[in-house]
Amino acid sequence: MNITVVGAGTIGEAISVALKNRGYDVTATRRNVSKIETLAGLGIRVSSKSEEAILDADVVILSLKPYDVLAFVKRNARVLAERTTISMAAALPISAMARYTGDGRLMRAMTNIAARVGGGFTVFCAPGMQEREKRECRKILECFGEVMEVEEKYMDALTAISGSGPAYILTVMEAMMYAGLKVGLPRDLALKASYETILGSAKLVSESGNHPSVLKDLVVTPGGVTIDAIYELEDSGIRTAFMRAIESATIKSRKISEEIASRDP
Ligand SMILES: NC(=O)C1=CN([C@@H]2O[C@H](COP(=O)(O)OP(=O)(O)OC[C@H]3O[C@@H](n4cnc5c(N)ncnc54)[C@H](OP(=O)(O)O)[C@@H]3O)[C@@H](O)[C@H]2O)C=CC1
Ligand SMILES: O=C(O)[C@@H]1CCC=N1
Repeated sequence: MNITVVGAGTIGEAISVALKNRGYDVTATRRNVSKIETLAGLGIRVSSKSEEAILDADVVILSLKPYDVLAFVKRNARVLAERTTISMAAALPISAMARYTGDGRLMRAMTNIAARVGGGFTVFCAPGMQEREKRECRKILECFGEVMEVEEKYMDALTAISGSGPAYILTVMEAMMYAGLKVGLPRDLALKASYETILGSAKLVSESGNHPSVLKDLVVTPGGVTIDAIYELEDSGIRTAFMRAIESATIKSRKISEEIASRDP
């Protein structure tokens, strides 16, 4: 199966590599092709001619900025209407693209940067697509990690939690690492202790099926060390900071969505 990834920037490059690693025939495009020359060494075809590169594709993945995806869909509506098309863009509703192509072969997906190492979480919706074609797309998305079908009304909130999420967790990781430096740990040890702990905590939730608050409670020894840290975190308003952050990103996604829907590229 030939897959063309249009807009091989940060996420497009990551998913091109993930797809190639799973044996798909991949073409990656962007205008400044010199920036993706290393992909050629991995056996990925690179091109600056996106319009031509989609002609040979069975599946087209659009990883341009949201408004650019819509403009690309409009310019190439006839070709895309005859191919499976997966938009990876935040905030771009299926209905906006379907104005030009119809929704029969259209999927909207949201992944995250962990797709680069097969550890992504990808959600998708494709209300007009046949089940068989949806299964093919699901297999493609599984190259990036875990996959779930969701209703489109949840996409903005999921973009804010799992699409943007690595940025929050990596901020937490960085903060823990710097805290390690403050209390006298060597840099490498502070980083390893931080990321192994985040990795292990996620694994604990995933494998035990327990709620995070139950597991957290197990760590807090009465009169021990952890409770002093928890006291400081609660005092700093860490939970409301996360809630405000994710709500704010959700609102931003909805706002972009409304703006896009009201414009004709
Ligand atoms: N970054 C992330 O973690 C995630 C991003 N997304 C979504 O992915 C999309 C891309 O985001 P991101 O990768 O961060 O952004 P980037 O800016 O890194 O990537 C966009 C790429 O599109 C290329 N491009 C622009 N116009 C064209 C064109 N006409 N034809 C071909 N290529 C073009 C640009 O390269 P050039 O200028 O050389 O053409 C650029 O590299 C967005 O819609 C975003 O919402 C989704 C999930 C996670
Ligand atoms: O910041 C953004 O808009 C994109 C969507 C999710 C992650 N990055």
